[in-house]
Amino acid sequence: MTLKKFHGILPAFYACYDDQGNISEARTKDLCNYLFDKGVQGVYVGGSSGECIYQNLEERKAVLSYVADQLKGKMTLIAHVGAPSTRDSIELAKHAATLGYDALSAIPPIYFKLPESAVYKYWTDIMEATPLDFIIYNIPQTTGYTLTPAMFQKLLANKKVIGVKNSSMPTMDIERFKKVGGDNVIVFNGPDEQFVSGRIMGADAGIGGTYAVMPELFLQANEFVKSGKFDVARQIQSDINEIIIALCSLQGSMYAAIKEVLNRRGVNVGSVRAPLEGITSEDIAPIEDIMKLIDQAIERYCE
Ligand SMILES: CC(=O)N[C@H](C=O)[C@@H](O)[C@H](O)[C@H](O)CO
Ligand SMILES: CC(=O)C(=O)O
Repeated sequence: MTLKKFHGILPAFYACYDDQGNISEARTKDLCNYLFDKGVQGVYVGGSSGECIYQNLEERKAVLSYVADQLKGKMTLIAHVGAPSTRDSIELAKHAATLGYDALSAIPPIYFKLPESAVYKYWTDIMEATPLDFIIYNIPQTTGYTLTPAMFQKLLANKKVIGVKNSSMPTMDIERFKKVGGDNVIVFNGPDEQFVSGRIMGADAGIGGTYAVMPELFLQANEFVKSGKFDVARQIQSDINEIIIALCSLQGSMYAAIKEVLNRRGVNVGSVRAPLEGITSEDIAPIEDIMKLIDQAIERYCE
């Protein structure tokens, strides 16, 4: 089995809306084309950054279809199918399988605090519904469930489990999951703010919510890590973190800020869906500053 196709920089795909806030096929495809032109290795569709939690099943299925139409055969496609019920997750998983996605992934069950046996069964039931490979999603800060190395080991007994997208903050978790899984398993760095350290601690690749707004910088950071240029890798990470902190410090949500920046970079994907907050007039000046930070960092590191 080759995991090579999962290596590299895989942006988390954003929800693309029209001006009325409906899913837009045309804008979804524009974002696909932009990411293809940037040379990223794959996309993670319908996760947190895809605002999956605010979309109904039909909308989520449509997004999976539009992205596959545009990018199938051009890059690696991962479908996030986590949903409130196992039944809905299975429906999304079967849909992704018919579209030729390369792998599935899901957060653990949300809202009710369920015993670990229920979490295990949730992931296993999704896996049994299709022949696709599966990537566990560990994101304790939003789900309240913490994946342990022991649970990861138990899940790995199922050959469909090829890895974990780890979004917990300790990079030691990455090292532990890699230790349990070894070379046959892929570990993705989750927190974009520590991409470089995550890679050094053993992450093979990255999936991230801010990659698409500055793919050039993450692709370059990954190259610096691969070639052992750790000093400059640390510098680019520091510049990336200035940008992420600025994106998170506006009245509008981080995703609203990201979409405004993307618009200025030539891709209009609309705004965010409530209860996420859109940007305000006071956010415009800081967004101009963020544009400058991105342009300067690209000029500094990517020529
Ligand atoms: C908590 C959360 O959503 N984490 C994302 C996934 O790991 C990250 O990619 C963040 O979007 C990113 O690190 C910005 O904070
Ligand atoms: C990584 C991320 O932001 C997502 O789950 O979409």
